[in-house]
Amino acid sequence: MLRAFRHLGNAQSKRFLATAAEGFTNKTSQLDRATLTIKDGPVFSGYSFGSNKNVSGEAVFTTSLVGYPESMTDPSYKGQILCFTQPLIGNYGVPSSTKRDHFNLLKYMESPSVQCIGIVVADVALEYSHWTAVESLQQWCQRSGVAAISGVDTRQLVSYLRDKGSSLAKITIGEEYDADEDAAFEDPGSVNLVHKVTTKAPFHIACPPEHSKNVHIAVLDCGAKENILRCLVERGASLTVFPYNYPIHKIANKFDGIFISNGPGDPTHCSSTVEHLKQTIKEQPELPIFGICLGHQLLALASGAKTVKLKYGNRAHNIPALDLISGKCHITSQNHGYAVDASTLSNEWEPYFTNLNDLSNEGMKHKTRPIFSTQFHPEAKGGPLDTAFLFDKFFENIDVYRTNNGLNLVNIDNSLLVDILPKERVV
Ligand SMILES: NC(=O)CC[C@H](N)C(=O)O
Repeated sequence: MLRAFRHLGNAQSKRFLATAAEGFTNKTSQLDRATLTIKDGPVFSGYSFGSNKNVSGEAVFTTSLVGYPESMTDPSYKGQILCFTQPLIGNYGVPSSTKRDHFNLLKYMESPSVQCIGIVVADVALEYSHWTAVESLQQWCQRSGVAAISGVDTRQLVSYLRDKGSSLAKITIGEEYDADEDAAFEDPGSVNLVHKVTTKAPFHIACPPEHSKNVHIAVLDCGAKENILRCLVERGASLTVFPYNYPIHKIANKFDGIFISNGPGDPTHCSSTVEHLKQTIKEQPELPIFGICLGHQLLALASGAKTVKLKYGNRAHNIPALDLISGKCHITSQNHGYAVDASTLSNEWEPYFTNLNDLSNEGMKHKTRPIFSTQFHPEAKGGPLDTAFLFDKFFENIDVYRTNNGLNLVNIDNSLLVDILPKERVV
């Protein structure tokens, strides 16, 4: 028996071992051994199919059936060990990480590199088949420095995480790992992860003339997914993407709208963004603002509300969210561990959507101004597009703003921004 399991006393823990050992009849048995250790919790034996490196982070799970390339490159997963409950992962391989579309945005990935530090699967497909695939999940993890363990009873793991909550964990590679030897578990929640994934300098994404509605949106990049940028550009906007802590209130009046992106970690780490948003809301009463996920949480903090950490979060592509305005239920894509406490919203704001699984808040809107935000991901990637209409709503708000103000923001003088417009994303 591996030393990693010597301290497991109860019958349930022994079952993890049995499942891991019995399930392997294919090529995975040729892989190195690996161990997933949950802090103060169970230890799972499996096989390494990723980078030969030990990692530590927060173990979370997603119940999405597809979309592992998109999830793994979503910057909101920075520092996390992501467990897939879909039992077979890797069967359609991995598409190009560099191919770009006609907007010059990454065609298949949500950022240029893998963002989670490790993945956990029940069964990895080492063989793959898909017309977009250029490599296997194994090859991708290995060249990206991502730890990956297969052969874990993910039902047991997720039962544990649902019961005890998201937990710190380690993936260690090698035959004889003693889980007690190295007691340190890194807690990604204790650092400002947004600082690691935001662009280091502003950059511009020009909307191609055939799409352009001459709308110019400022994006606060807390770790923006590529498809969020695409959803804005394909509707006719050029974007200037700013670091998350850029004093956006100082130039907000030069834009048709402000967008606040998704991003990793605890929203309370981004206090400078919250302050800047507070100022923007105070100084630009008519300016349209839209936030997604972390963007929603930051907007809520700026409005005076509070956020809370959920026990194990919501990570899935089929979560029902009730639209409190229309009464419709939308199926939504989600990836978050924190949520806005709707009971702390001030009088000027109202909840917009409610999660019908756990009744947590899924969005808010200002009662009289063109400002709203959602906890779920209307841009999907992966997931359903039921709520993509919210991007249209943002553009409708922008139309009204431009009409009411009689402003020709169309021909914004870019020379004003010239000192803040390097050409490329700098991360
Ligand atoms: N996808 C996101 O933007 C996640 C937001 C935040 N980091 C959370 O976990 O709640």
